Amino acid sequence: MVVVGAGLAGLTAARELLRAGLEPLVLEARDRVGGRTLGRTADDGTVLELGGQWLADGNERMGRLAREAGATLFRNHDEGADLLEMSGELRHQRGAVPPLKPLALLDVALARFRLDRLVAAVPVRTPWHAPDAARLDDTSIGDWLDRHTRSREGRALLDLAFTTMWGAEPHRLNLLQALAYIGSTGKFDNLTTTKIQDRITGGAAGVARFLADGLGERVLLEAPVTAIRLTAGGVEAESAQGAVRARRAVIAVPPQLAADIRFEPGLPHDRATALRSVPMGAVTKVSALYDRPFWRERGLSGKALTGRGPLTAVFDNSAPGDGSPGVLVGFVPGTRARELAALPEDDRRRAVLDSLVRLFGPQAGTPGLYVEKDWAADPWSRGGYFGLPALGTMTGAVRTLAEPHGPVHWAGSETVLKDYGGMEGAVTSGERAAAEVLAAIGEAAVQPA
Ligand SMILES: Cc1cc2nc3c(=O)[nH]c(=O)nc-3n(C[C@H](O)[C@H](O)[C@H](O)COP(=O)(O)OP(=O)(O)OC[C@H]3O[C@@H](n4cnc5c(N)ncnc54)[C@H](O)[C@@H]3O)c2cc1C
Repeated sequence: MVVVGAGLAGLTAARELLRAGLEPLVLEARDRVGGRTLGRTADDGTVLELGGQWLADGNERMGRLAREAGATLFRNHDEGADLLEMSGELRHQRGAVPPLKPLALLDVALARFRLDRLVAAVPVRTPWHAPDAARLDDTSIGDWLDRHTRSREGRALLDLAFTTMWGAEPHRLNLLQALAYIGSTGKFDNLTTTKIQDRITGGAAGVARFLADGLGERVLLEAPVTAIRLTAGGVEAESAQGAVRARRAVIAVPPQLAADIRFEPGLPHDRATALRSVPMGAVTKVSALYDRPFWRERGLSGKALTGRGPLTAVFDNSAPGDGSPGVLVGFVPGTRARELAALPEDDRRRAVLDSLVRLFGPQAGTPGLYVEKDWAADPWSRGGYFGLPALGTMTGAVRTLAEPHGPVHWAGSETVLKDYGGMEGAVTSGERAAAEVLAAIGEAAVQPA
């Protein structure tokens, strides 16, 4: 069996195949495993998370894997006041109610209520069965907000929230996808609470390394797959390290990257269209390391949302316990990420640290270590956090993303709807693809010769 991609999805699929007594070989383009999970270890041993990090309430598969890997889960730090920088003011938020002007507050509350009502009518795993699915699919979140918000400030806050959580501006976001995504966590408010609940000691990439260790030499690095040929005996995968023949293949790379793999014969029209219909969002994730979480001393949680940019959201990402050393993690999503990327390195750093200083004071301007990761510039992800189905594609081609194509199976966090685009979804997809392979092989075995 050949598995393309050593992210959580591919590694999980390979592990399941190995457990079932098969011999998987994972071909990975990069010189490391983990894909969109990535940590950078500072000199003092602190792991700075640069990719996927939070587990949501109910992400049991990832929780189990993390524990198997010897890690533990800990709650995200959120004691103290949150900050909201809006309309040129820095406001403090204690509790769940955002510090907005009354009209804006009402606007946001109504929009959330209406969204949750729509969410309740969308089946998470089969959103195309929702009443009015085609219309929702053709509508962007931006269009919906245009119709359902009245106040400038309320709209600005919702724009910020969507852009930060999806990695693209609302006019690019498919409403049907967004409703299923919100439904996966229960309701809109959970996106900023139970969706970002737990972290993994040592960093999420440790889980990928643990899975890869269990596979040993069955993971081949620096082996980008350029072609998949369907042969009489199954498949042939061509990579920079030569051709590999196998009975079946699991492609566990984001759709946008899978679209660049040459299929011989070519993929059916729908499938090829599906792969091209899910371009990645854009995000730059930054981490700043300080000797201690000084913002906590001022009663701040470290959580902030800012409309001024380039950062839109910041969180306390310190280690558990007293939080020393202190870490602030920030996100620059969508167009802001592209604009930031156009600047020279020093200017990028200054722009981000200026945001942190505005929010948390001068101490934030001199971190001991500052790191940034522009996911859109990474050729083996081409963006983040996940793929964003284009308008009108969820009820059409994108529906078929997880369907096998002969001996080729598909995994990756974009091939599931429950926990779409997240680490849990990646693991679920790997398990599903492995189960499909096993079922197909079992069927083949009982067929008459
Ligand atoms: C900044 C950021 C923050 C995030 N935060 C969270 C979070 O807090 N919680 C959460 O649950 N999720 C989060 N995510 C999303 C989560 O990280 C991903 O959904 C998940 O890791 C995807 O796993 P995957 O295996 O499906 O894909 P990937 O991790 O993308 O793995 C695909 C692998 O395939 C390889 N590859 C690509 N093309 C080829 C090729 N042609 N040949 C061979 N190999 C190839 C890639 O190098 C990669 O290793 C975040 C993502 C980003 C970028």
